[in-house]
Amino acid sequence: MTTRLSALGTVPVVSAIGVAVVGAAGRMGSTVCEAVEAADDLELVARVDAEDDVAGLAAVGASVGVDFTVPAAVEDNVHALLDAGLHAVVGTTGWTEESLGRVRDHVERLNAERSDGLGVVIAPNFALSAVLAMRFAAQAARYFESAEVVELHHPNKVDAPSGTALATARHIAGARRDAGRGDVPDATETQIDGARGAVVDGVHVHAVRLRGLVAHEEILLGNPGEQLTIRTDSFDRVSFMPGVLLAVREVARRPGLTVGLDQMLDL
Ligand SMILES: NC(=O)C1=CN([C@@H]2O[C@H](COP(=O)(O)OP(=O)(O)OC[C@H]3O[C@@H](n4cnc5c(N)ncnc54)[C@H](O)[C@@H]3O)[C@@H](O)[C@H]2O)C=CC1
Ligand SMILES: O=C(O)C1=N[C@H](C(=O)O)C[C@H](O)C1
Repeated sequence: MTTRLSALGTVPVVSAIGVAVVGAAGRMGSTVCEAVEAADDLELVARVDAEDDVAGLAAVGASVGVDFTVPAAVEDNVHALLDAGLHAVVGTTGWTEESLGRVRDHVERLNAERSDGLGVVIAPNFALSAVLAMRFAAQAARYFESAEVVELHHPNKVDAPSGTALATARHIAGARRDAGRGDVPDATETQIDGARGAVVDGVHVHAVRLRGLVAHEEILLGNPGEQLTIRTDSFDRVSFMPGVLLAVREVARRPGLTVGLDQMLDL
């Protein structure tokens, strides 16, 4: 923080957080650039895309790197952002327990030698409706015999199932395990591979790709004679922006690795 003199005396001037967007030419990256430019307390200092180097980002005033790229590139990008001395906010999908573990180790190793710790926030979904849907699904899962997840996205999405659906299924599976629930009932013998979707920790996950969609998910929970449907719809990528900006503003206050926007909300 710097200070300046004014007619009222010395007042603190909070300098804007310098943000570099990695994947800036993409659907999400370009939306993040617009959101950062519209925020008074943030400054967009770099737009980075494939083939650009992140090593010099601190020198141009970046303290936070935001990554919306591709699953094949994201882990390397995060390690490179950390090596460049930046906090990282990451929405790109494709994470495994192993790749998360490598990032956790890396940031903790760097922080052991720094007075101000670096933070990494990785969230499969920054939209409030999706974060709440995941939370409600985990809360409800223990009470239902059956649970399935259907994710529906635009046909340009490169990965399936979505990172959100994977996280949702894992939360549901964890809640079922904690409640001592066994396998979901399913007597079906499939005639064609894939007919029952992918199975994630025992939970069936189905992926729809349809022109006109953005990002949607339905969680179906069934009992004899009743069904609970939890649905989240992102009709526009602006839905992700409040969550992304919250993480950009908070990441420096959270040294180490944070997984999930729910960790940053008072839910
Ligand atoms: N966490 C969340 O809330 C959300 C996550 N996503 C995820 O974000 C990712 C990006 O999605 P979209 O923007 O729709 O994809 P996109 O394909 O429109 O954009 C990806 C961008 O990354 C660039 N890129 C590729 N490799 C790169 C590299 N090594 N370094 C820098 N840039 C590179 C591409 O040139 C492109 O401009 C996906 O994994 C998607 O699932 C998408 C929406 C919301
Ligand atoms: O690719 C997308 O569009 C989205 N990706 C994320 C995911 O895979 O969960 C988040 C959201 O569903 C949009």
